[in-house]
Amino acid sequence: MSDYKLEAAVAAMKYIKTGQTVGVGAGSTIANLINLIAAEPALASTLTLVSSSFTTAKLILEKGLRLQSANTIKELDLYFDGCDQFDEELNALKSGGGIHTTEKILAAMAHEFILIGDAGKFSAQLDVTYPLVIEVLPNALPFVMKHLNINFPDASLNLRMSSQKDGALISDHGNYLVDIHFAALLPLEELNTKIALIPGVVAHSLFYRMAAMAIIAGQDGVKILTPQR
Ligand SMILES: O=C(CO)[C@H](O)[C@H](O)COP(=O)(O)O
Repeated sequence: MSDYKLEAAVAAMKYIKTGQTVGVGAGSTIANLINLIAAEPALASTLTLVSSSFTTAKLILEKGLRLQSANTIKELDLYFDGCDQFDEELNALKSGGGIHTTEKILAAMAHEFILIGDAGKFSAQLDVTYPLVIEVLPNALPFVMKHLNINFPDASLNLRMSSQKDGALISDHGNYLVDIHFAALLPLEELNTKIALIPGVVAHSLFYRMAAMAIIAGQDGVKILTPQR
């Protein structure tokens, strides 16, 4: 059986050049990419890796690769990340991991933000299969919830709860995460700004017009997609 996530990671390797500072996100496609980098010591020894993910950072260190903290740099040559779903404009929903705030910072820091994954992530238009996630400052939670309800009366809001302890899940930045399930998505530009403008919102998980390229692998082979706008 084909391993599309591995095929996408193999194709992504071609974009990494000697001496670059490369950001990497989360997920199994990214784990494949780290393994491939580690398998090329001549290249790997020249790279500096930065990750938005605790799990990926751990793998980078286990592989003996150079890891630098995001808080010591202001730009990346490349940032690779997976997503839950992306569309033909390469707008992406990145909801699963709850780490979209740092993912977004690294994506914005990069000269090129490249989505990688299997072709199943593509949908001509984003739909409501996945929730949109909002990182919220704890002391603004009731206010943000109120404004989300006013702006999106048909949506359902859920504070993400911890499965390992009593109470709310706390993000890497000490904040809450609110999942919004929409009955239908609003135009993405409107969604992007409406949520971001509520005071107390740190970041939401819609990556609107940020990606420069997507590398996806599926039954038809590996495809390199650029934004269709
Ligand atoms: O968006 C993400 C986390 O928020 C991940 O990048 C996404 O879930 C990756 O998945 P995969 O395991 O298919 O590479």
